Amino acid sequence: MANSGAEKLKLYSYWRSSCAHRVRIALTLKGIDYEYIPVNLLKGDQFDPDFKKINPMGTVPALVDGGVVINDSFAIIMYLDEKYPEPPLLPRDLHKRAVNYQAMSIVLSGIQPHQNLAVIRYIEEKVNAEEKTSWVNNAINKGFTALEKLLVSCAGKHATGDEIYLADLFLAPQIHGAINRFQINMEPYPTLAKCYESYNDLPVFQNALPEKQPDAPSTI
Ligand SMILES: N[C@@H](CCC(=O)N[C@@H](CS)C(=O)NCC(=O)O)C(=O)O
Repeated sequence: MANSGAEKLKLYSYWRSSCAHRVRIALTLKGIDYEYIPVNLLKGDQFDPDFKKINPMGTVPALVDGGVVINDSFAIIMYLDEKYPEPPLLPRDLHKRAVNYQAMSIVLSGIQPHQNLAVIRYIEEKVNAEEKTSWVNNAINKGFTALEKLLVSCAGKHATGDEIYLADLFLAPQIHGAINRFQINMEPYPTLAKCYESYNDLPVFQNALPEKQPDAPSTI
């Protein structure tokens, strides 16, 4: 373990959260032992005053490393990458590095905020369930179209070659949720679908899957 002997890191997570899923992959990839603390988003644990002292935004993931508290999956992942540099999450090649940032950003700000629980609940309550589905599908398909174009010429087994980098930590959870939660057809996105197949072969991705988490329901 990369952090053997030190106090265990604490990860506030929810089994189905794609944002927490990204961090779980990073922790596993870097061989970091951590304590999993479930925050049940459906029951509203994210609004609990004690949790909001940790993350005033009322979202997961949150990471506690001794006296250091970090919120937001991107900030957490970069913190982990700097504290535990092996294996690196950014390639040396500047172009590839920029592609990783771009793919990360499409998922972080172009897709996930549109499918977030608070947003889809709001649309369902104020409009209807049909509008919710079309809103989410539109955001995912728009983002996947851009990602497919971005990655088609540089993907290998994974998003920017055969190594696992930042983009993969964002893509794997996003594609998993798109398929299993939102029933998105991946046929128009062959590069993304191929990367997803490769992720599914690797224990580091398998162990971070929502259904493998301690707070996942026994039947999904
Ligand atoms: N940019 C933040 C977004 C965090 C976020 O939206 N998390 C979702 C789960 S993926 C959440 O906790 N939602 C709670 C809610 O909508 O009430 C990150 O990447 O960590």
